[in-house]
Amino acid sequence: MASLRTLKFLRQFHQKIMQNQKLPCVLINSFEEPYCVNEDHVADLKKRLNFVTMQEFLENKTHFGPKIQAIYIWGGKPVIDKELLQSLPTLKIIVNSGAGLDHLDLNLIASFGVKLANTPHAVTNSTADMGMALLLASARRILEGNEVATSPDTKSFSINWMGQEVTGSTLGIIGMGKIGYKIAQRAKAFEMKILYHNRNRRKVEEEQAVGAYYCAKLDELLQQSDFVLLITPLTPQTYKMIGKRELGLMKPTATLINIGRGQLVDQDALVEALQTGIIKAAGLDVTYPEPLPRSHPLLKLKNVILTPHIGSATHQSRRLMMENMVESLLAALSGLSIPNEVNLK
Ligand SMILES: O=C(O)[C@H](O)CO
Repeated sequence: MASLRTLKFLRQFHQKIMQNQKLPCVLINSFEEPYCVNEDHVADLKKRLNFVTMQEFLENKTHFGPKIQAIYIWGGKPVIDKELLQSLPTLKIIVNSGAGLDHLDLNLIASFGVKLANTPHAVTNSTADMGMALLLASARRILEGNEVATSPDTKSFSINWMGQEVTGSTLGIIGMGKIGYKIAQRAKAFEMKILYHNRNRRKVEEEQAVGAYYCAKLDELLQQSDFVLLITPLTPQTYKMIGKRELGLMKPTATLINIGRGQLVDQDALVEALQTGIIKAAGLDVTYPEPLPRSHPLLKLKNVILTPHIGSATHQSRRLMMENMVESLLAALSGLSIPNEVNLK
């Protein structure tokens, strides 16, 4: 079901189309990606928008170039560069799935006078759930336990597959934005002690509501936490913010969870820390590159859980992302104020 807001946009937009008798062209990477969560939604969208895939565009740039008014980015594709922007003189808006903007050159987009919107709210709950899922799975060694329980050799079956108790342990959240805060709410229910490090301190009432303590110094959080969870945007300031020195500050019994971006961590230093017992374990939804080459040492470590960048991969989130993207796009093309517009100034 489309939200009421979406329906309102669709109605307004439909009237516009009726006046112009033309469907706006939207550039997408390909229809193989999950632009929509089901066929009905795709069919519905196709009635309102004229999707042009990257392949079609590249095969006939002179035909499609002057027609495309919007670009949908899903999973970082299509890549937005100067050449592409130069070939789309009527482009009005780029709508990006997800919250992270690290794959986009915001100054470049602004210099072409193009608007940008993303879907920061749609991914909050699903990504927070993912953080907790990796934390719990690492603490209780769920993947190894599954191997033991399903192994053809029942001799390895053991009820002494020991893990770490989550209740009462200390969680250090690096990045206390919307997702970080939702994680803190979940962690509170697990009676965890919550520390956080963020560029800006949260309001005291917000801290009190989840029982979170602000660590102005990252080192303090690293030294005290049993679980260090990364969910901060990737910027030049946060690039490889967790390196050899920071891993060395963590407890040897600590686990690193990364649901932000792979490049927040120096991956070589992480491999070494996991191999030599500097830290106990890691749960990683993000790496660099994605996917990792099959020979990468992280794939061979028993104390690592890897998932394929699926923080927002729930039916509910993906559908909401799609709806939010459509709303922003239709608003931009109708000259209305754009929900979730990214400030490019
Ligand atoms: O940026 C985000 O929100 C995710 O990484 C994409 O799903």
